[in-house]
Amino acid sequence: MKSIAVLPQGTTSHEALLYLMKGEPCRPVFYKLISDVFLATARGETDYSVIPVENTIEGSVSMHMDWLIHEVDLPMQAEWIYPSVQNLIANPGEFADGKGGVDYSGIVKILSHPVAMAQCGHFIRSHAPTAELETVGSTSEAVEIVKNNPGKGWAAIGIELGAKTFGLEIIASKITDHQNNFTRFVLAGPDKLDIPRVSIGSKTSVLVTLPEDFPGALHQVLSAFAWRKLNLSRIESRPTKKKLGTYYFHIDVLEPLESVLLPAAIEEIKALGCQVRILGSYPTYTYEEEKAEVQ
Ligand SMILES: O=C(O)C(=O)C[C@]1(C(=O)O)C=C[C@@H](O)C=C1
Repeated sequence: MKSIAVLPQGTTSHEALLYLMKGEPCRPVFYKLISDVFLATARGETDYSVIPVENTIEGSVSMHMDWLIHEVDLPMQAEWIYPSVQNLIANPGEFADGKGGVDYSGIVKILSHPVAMAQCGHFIRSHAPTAELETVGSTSEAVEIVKNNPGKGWAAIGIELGAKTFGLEIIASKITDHQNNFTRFVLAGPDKLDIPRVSIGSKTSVLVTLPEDFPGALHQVLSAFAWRKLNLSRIESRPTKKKLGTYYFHIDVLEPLESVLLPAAIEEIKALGCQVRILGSYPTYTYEEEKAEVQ
């Protein structure tokens, strides 16, 4: 059975993994921090890692993509999106106003993952503007800390599965600023994995480093894709971290690497003097409304 490193039980990452695998047996191995999730597979402790790479409202994209580029060599094997529905979670009854409602003025501190916290900015400003905000490694870590500190006026932002995992209460549900809040996840690891879902297409993620002092280099790189009618879904520049002002271009092409035209485009880009690294060529999956089965 394949082992998959993921953030702790009750996180969005955990629920997203359960959704992707659709009840197919796999062994989730929980790690407290996303850096430990990456390292687990890089060190061979697990077969795959679940990495959140982009969010509709507040992307964790840069830091996590930088890890895939600079810190570990783990090919991307699948990509899928999953909704992030955040709630305000507390110890049962702690903020009850005695009339069946919630007394938000009693909230002294709100804990969550920084991305989840940022997704709920409007709610926090309007309901608990004076609360101290503390960021932790994941939404479920926030829920666990709140559980262990009853009576102090602390609340967590997390998903329903997080509240259930620790037996806490949702005191305000669906508090994200925008209801269409999705996170894009990547499964990274050395080998391909059979996924029990129907993919909606394929992507190849390519990292291109331009030669220095070559006017129009980016234009020529993009032309190599354009005249072959290769569809791009992302182009993003990231610092090489080697020299100030030098960048990689992270380009996602909506085509598998084994297609006829993509290898030719890559050869053309190399012939321009660019360095090309393939971060992965993988199936992509969309979200279909259904609840992940919790194992
Ligand atoms: O803390 C969690 O629940 C996570 O799965 C992490 C994470 C992220 O890193 O972006 C994933 C999705 C949520 O939107 C918020 C946080």
